[in-house]
Amino acid sequence: MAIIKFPEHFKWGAATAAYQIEGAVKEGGRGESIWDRFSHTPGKVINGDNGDIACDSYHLYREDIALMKDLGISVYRFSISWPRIFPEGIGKVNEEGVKYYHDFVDELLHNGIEPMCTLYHWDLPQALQDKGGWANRETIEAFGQYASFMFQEFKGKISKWLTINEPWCVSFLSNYLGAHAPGNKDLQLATTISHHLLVAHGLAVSQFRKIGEGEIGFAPNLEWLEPFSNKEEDIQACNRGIAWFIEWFMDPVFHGKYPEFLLDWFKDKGVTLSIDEGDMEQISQPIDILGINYYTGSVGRYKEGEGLFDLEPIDIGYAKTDIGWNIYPEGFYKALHKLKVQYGDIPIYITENGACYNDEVENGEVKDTRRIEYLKQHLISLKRAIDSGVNIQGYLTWSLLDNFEWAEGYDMRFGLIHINFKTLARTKKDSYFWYKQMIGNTWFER
Ligand SMILES: CCOCCOc1ccc(-c2cn(C[C@@H]3NC[C@@H](O)[C@H]3O)nn2)cc1
Repeated sequence: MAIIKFPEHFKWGAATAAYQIEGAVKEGGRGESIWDRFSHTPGKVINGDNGDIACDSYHLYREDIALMKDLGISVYRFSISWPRIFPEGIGKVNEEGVKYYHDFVDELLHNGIEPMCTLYHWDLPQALQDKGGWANRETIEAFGQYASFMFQEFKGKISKWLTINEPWCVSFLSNYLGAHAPGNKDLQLATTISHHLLVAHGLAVSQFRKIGEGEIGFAPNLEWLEPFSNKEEDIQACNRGIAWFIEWFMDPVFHGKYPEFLLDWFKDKGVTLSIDEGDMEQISQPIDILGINYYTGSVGRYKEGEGLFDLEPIDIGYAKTDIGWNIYPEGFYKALHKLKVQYGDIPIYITENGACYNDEVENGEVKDTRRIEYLKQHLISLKRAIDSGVNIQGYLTWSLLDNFEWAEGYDMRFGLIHINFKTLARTKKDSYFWYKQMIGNTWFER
């Protein structure tokens, strides 16, 4: 048997997000978010599920933190519900919301768990959406005000910040593919939004440099694409598909410019970017940490006219998780290696990696052996990336809890802890016990 051992000071954690776990959507002075509106729109979310109650972590966070302490994680990634702080997105602060997050963060710190805070994890205040949302440059300023408030308010308590979670999902999945809130299907709109998100990220970083303490970054998601053959057309098609997730967002932040070949590709689709003076300088201010979210990869080949990039993902028979995503740990290593080659030694935290398996409680147990296998396979790839020189500082699995998986609702379960969404009972899965032992040992047996 092989022993897969991680560095002694490697940080182990878990991740969640406000709209997916909190519930209490009309409590504590919280304003409406675009996900309240979207999830209550018939046909948008499977089973008509919504985040009204979710895991009720708004009320049960002390129980959740006790579970985190038992699990042995040293860092917990959560997100702030922007409309809990600014119910209208800007202007009047909701003091109840501020107090809630102080109580929450204090409980984390009291239990020796480091908070990693995501400022924007998709729950835009609806009041801002009503004025155009991320398509309106005023939202950039609103995000800057929100971020500045949070940096000042939580100085000395939170020292790891992420500005935007998965800007590809916020822009293209939500405004071109239409799968997430607000559900637009407009490539020009989505591309404009992707730029505004990056400008907003840069504004928050510039404010952080004046006000904040600690480290700041953002958390792009990426899906790997393996060429079906070594035909140049297949390789180039997959490069385009990968660049949509990686270069489109990482090049502006790390190199101060968009990838020319994608700009040209979008131009041929009639899509242009309106870049204001100073935007690229703002976007490309140095960041301290990089969050990376990885779940899956696919095999792709060139097919003229297919999708946005003449790229056809093909199913060659890889095993899949219960949400239908390929299990492709090699893509994890390849993506991380690509990041080192193209963007250098920025300290990386894996801010999301995990599997959807919908095992239920039987006799008080959840025997999610498939999740343990997924974690092992991906941690093996992660260790390969670390040993090949990628500067990875920590791994936070998605997710601590089963939760509201966006348009997939509650059927799709990613947690180490099972949630009974009727009783809100928490049940530790077998993967919880495996992760706990692995954290304690800093190694696992293969
Ligand atoms: C119309 C076509 O639509 C196809 C669906 O296309 C996607 C792509 C990607 C995702 C996706 C979901 N997640 C997990 C989340 N990451 C953040 C955290 O909140 C997790 O819940 N990552 N990527 C969903 C859907």
